[in-house]
Amino acid sequence: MIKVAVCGALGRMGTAIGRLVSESSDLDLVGGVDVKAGSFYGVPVVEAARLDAFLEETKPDVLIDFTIANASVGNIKAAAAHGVALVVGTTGFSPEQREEIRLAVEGHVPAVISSNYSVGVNIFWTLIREAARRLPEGYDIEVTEAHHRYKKDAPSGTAKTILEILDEEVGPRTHLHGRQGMTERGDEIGVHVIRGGDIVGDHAVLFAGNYEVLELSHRAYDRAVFASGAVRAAAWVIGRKPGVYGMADVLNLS
Ligand SMILES: NC(=O)C1=CN([C@@H]2O[C@H](COP(=O)(O)OP(=O)(O)OC[C@H]3O[C@@H](n4cnc5c(N)ncnc54)[C@H](O)[C@@H]3O)[C@@H](O)[C@H]2O)C=CC1
Ligand SMILES: O=C(O)C1=N[C@H](C(=O)O)C[C@H](O)C1
Repeated sequence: MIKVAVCGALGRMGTAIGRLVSESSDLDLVGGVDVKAGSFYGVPVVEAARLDAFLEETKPDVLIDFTIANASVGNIKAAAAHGVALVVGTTGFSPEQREEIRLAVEGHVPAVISSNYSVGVNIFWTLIREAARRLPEGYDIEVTEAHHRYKKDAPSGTAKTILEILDEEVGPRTHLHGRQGMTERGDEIGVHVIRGGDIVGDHAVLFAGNYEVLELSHRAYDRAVFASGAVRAAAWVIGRKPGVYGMADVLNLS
């Protein structure tokens, strides 16, 4: 049995992941960590300040982290120091935090880190790369994302990954976040963020040329798509060489 612990256990994603792990016959949910102590799916949730002692006591094989960027960096460092493999879904990291994470992980533990664990989005990213690579010059590009009212980071991690892919294929170009007033289009990529209600996660990329528009989009209807991908990654990451992996590695897409 693979021993799994969840950081952010009482959050939207932590709850969805905890349920899947507790229902799995191959995985053993050993506990959770959150800002306040509690319980989920019959196991204790300890408060964040007790993370080190929790890892020492429960000795998980893998820690799944869906928290918030400022907390996640410390959680990743703690797991790496205890030799615990990682699955990280938290988004909103600064470039400096990403580097801190890389240094904490490389040479120490295997870690799957992805801004989106859904199978559909991982295929969507490959389609965006393909379209950006094949379309001739002259197509204007706009990226749109929409999420629920409680999402803290913007643009979404998935949208940032889309921008990285576009920069690799057609750029780098300026990323222009919204437009207002007298604007003249240049070769920037427009980025548009919508927040409202309980939208689970929508992303779209528009390639607009003369007399035609190519639009690629993905819509998540339930957090189960992210949770099942994260749980799949948790089973996959055990026994891998130390280093940073993506969901494309888990899905064998690269
Ligand atoms: N990669 C992916 O596929 C997905 C990523 N996400 C990302 O996951 C993160 C969490 O999203 P939600 O679950 O919707 O947020 P949420 O706000 O519902 O849950 C986050 C939880 O983390 C807890 N937390 C904060 N600091 C902590 C610490 N130091 N230690 C342990 N727990 C701590 C909070 O109390 C909260 O319960 C966000 O960054 C979001 O963008 C969300 C969905 C899918
Ligand atoms: O916060 C969310 O909800 C989501 N966050 C991820 C992101 O920032 O891309 C993935 C998904 O879109 C849901």
